[in-house]
Amino acid sequence: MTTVEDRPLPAPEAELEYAAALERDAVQLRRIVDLLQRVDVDDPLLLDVAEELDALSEHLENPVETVTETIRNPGWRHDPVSGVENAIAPPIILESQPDGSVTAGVEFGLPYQGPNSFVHGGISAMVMDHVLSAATTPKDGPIFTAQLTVRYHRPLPLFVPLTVVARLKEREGRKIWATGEIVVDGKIAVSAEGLFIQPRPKAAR
Ligand SMILES: CCCCCCCCCCCCCCCC(=O)SCCNC(=O)CCNC(=O)[C@H](O)C(C)(C)COP(=O)(O)OP(=O)(O)OC[C@H]1O[C@@H](n2cnc3c(N)ncnc32)[C@H](O)[C@@H]1OP(=O)(O)O
Repeated sequence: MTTVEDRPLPAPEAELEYAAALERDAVQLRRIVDLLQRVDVDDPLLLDVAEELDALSEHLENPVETVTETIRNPGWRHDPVSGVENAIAPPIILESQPDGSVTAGVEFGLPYQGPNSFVHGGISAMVMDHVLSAATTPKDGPIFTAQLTVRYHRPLPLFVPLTVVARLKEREGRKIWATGEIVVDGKIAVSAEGLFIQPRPKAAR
């Protein structure tokens, strides 16, 4: 399988510039996704937009060798929740707090709607999974979600700033439990508990 890492790397200064450009590209893509939720379905412009998007995709596909099945070391700029270079990420920006907890601020728009005017429950679960695992992630390797229990206390509104908080609860060998909440207007809308496991080393499996 070919990966992004098999391509030659740009010079370090160019790499920074490309990373900034990729971040801006992701912002514009998110904007397009948002606008496509709002446009009138019978707007004739939609046909032109399809042509233009098609041309853009062609433009991107041509110079890129058809390689990218996986990204071996994606780093957090690529991930689907907080990845600023990944247009499908909201993105939510994580912050470590001095007490060891992890917090994040986020505001969801129309692309994340489930029930009318509220955030899709699967999106809330995704956010909880991510922020809880960030609160547990040991520095010495990957961690996998083994169990995630999500409780929906009240609907999570769109277009409102939300606060996400997560903290480590308990650790027993390779097993780590974490809890967290999504809070809106000072009230808990979603709470979650997760069990995260550091996988056995390959040789021991
Ligand atoms: C500001 C900060 C910036 C930080 C910087 C950003 C960081 C941003 C982080 C985001 C990070 C992305 C977070 C994505 C997180 C995913 O999305 S992970 C993907 C979803 N999860 C999976 O695919 C996991 C699939 N399952 C597996 O791979 C394996 O089952 C596991 C979970 C690795 C465990 O396998 P294993 O190591 O072989 O486990 P095993 O030795 O059999 O069991 C160990 C123990 O765990 C228990 N156990 C195992 N599985 C389970 C289970 N499912 N339920 C309950 N107990 C279990 C066993 O009973 C055993 O218990 P004990 O007998 O020791 O008491």
